[in-house]
Amino acid sequence: MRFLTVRATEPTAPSGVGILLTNLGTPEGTGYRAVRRYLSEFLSDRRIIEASPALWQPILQGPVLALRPRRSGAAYRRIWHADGDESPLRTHTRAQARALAARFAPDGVAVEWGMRYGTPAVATAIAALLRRGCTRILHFPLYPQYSATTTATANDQAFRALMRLRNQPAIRTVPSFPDHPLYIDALAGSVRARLAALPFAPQRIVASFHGLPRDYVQRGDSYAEECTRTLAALHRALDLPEEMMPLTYQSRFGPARWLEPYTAPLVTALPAQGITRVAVIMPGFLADCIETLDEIGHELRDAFAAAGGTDFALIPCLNATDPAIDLLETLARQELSGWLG
Ligand SMILES: C=CC1=C(C)c2cc3[nH]c(cc4nc(cc5[nH]c(cc1n2)c(C)c5CCC(=O)O)C(CCC(=O)O)=C4C)c(C)c3C=C
Ligand SMILES: [Fe+2]
Ligand SMILES: [Fe+2]
Repeated sequence: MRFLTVRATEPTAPSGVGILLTNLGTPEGTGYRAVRRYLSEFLSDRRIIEASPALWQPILQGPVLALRPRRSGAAYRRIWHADGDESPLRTHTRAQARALAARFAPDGVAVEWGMRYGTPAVATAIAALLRRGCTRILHFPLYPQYSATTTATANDQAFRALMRLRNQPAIRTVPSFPDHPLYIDALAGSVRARLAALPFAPQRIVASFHGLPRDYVQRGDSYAEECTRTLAALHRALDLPEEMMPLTYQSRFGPARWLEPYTAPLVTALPAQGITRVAVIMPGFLADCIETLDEIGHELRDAFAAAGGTDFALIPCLNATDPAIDLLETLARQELSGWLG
């Protein structure tokens, strides 16, 4: 059958409105096969790797997927949630969706969550909303800063699912929110509370964002500009000079130049300048994941100590804390204007 018909067989959304939270995705397990399957889907996305598939696929299916799943699998094993046997990104995304669902239950709005790569697939989550009786869907990519490699590909995947439907719901998408006051307040509140609880006073609070190939930004991706806006707003909210909270980019992949300065070289050079106590905040991630917990929480922590650093603190992401859910609820209600009440 060319087009699917999904009927409202389990009507639990009296308003007819549904919210779909979409995150990046994560492997189902930490073994070679599960990580390979995840990375193969992720790194085959043409929004992620813009090179021609004729050139890229032999490299991906050859050396990259022969080696990377072992290295990444070992990193996932270091952060894996034993209770639930799952990746932290999955645990936090589900918790955010459940908390948001509780906020919207009185409005008769259904909330589901999906992953751009892996499961639950965006198409499965949309089908669940349709079965629950939704005829209008608000698609909410969980990225504070826009990038074609994250926000746009998440939206693409939702539209791709709609392309298969005989009866399409109406759809709206939530824009990025790099300097929304509630987002900045939530980050500032979390930094203040975590710093107050530390047994040492950091000499620097390094802000580390996920990186992006530099040429994607040169071709017009607004990601770097949005990261700069987030950090400028955070400097103002915390009344900190720029040099006290520098902007850096982590998670470089492949040989090309990515956005700079890179986090690890900047942080490991600090002890030689007499800066041996640091905290790291990661305002490009709404939920803790391999990039925050392992790349920063393990690899960077160890590298900083090896370079002579004495104290290192990782400030957790907002995850499913009340300020994070307040933010998601406010953004969703703003975009639902005219659809509710
Ligand atoms: C060319 C490769 C990549 C681009 C471009 C990229 C952009 C990008 N990614 C995030 C957020 C996350 N990335 C995560 C993991 C991750 N990212 C890449 C590569 C690119 N990301 C890889 C290969 C991986 C997998 C882990 C590894 O093998 O190193 C994650 C965490 C996933 C998890 O399971 O925990 C997040 C979140 C952003 C915001 C972004 C562009 C701005
Ligand atoms: Fe990434
Ligand atoms: Fe990484």
